[in-house]
Amino acid sequence: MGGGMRSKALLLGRIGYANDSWKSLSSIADIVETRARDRAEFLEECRTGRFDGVLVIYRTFESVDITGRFDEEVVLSLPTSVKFVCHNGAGYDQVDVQACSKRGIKLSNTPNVVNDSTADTAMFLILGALRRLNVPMATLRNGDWRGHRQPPLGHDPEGKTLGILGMGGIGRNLSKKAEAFGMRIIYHNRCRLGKERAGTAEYVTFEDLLEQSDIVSVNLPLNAETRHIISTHEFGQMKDGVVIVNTARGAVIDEDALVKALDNGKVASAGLDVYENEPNIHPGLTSNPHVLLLPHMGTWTVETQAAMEEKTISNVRSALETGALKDVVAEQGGL
Ligand SMILES: O=CC(=O)O
Repeated sequence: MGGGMRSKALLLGRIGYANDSWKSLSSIADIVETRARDRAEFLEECRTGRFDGVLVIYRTFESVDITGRFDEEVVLSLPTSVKFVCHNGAGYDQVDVQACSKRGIKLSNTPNVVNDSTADTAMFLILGALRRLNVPMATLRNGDWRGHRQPPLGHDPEGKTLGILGMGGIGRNLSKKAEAFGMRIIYHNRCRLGKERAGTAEYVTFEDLLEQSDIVSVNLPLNAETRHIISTHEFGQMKDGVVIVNTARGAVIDEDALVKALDNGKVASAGLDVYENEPNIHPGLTSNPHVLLLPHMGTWTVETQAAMEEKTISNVRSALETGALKDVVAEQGGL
């Protein structure tokens, strides 16, 4: 932009599916890629001026393995030309939004396109944890068919109360799916939704959700307000034998407290896709046969990965062409 200079876009991470869309950006901007293998090298690369003139950054969830958290130190190391960061992911807890805002950098994420695959994963974990399928799946693979004792009997979703904590796009998608399984849906959200968006799901207070749910599904973003929102005190308010499902971010739940609640039987079973210290998992979870565990697979489908990349690229394109993002995060005034 300006003075006939071409804009630059920096790619942090890899494009796996939307390669044509990414390449088409080269008609409106020069693409720069990082050569850094770790955070120190990335910060050094910033200092050398290699990224000077970069207007917009495309970053992947996995790029955290190179740069570390996109925190204040990283943000302050960027050249002042950077005005936009387009994060490929719905959850953007890896990025310090406040640090971005202070520097006048706008951040986008990928809402909505993740809803189906993430809600499907939650449904899979709800059914699997209710039916306690992890136990017979393990005995069968150990060459022991149903084990030396009968596997534990599971429960039907029909008639059970599902408490959805966080009624954004994923929560609402899950609500519709769970309804088809005959579940009663209650939800808690910062703001109560209108009838049109809530459907048959009933709004309840946080305390009522904890007290009434047979299954609690966590569908909240991770931020300072939601970190450890479920801990020892909250487990204490839940029904005996409650099932916990988390497809959001591990640290929304206090993982130590969850392990204790599983060990003392308060929580009958859990279905987890996310953990507090990924890729490390609390040994109290991996050793517990009543816990169904996935390694952060919520959006891991061809369709969703492609859609997330396309959405991120469309934000990069919008930044380059119009000087504004389409999917600005909530903290910066997005929806
Ligand atoms: O975890 C996946 C995402 O935030 O999109």
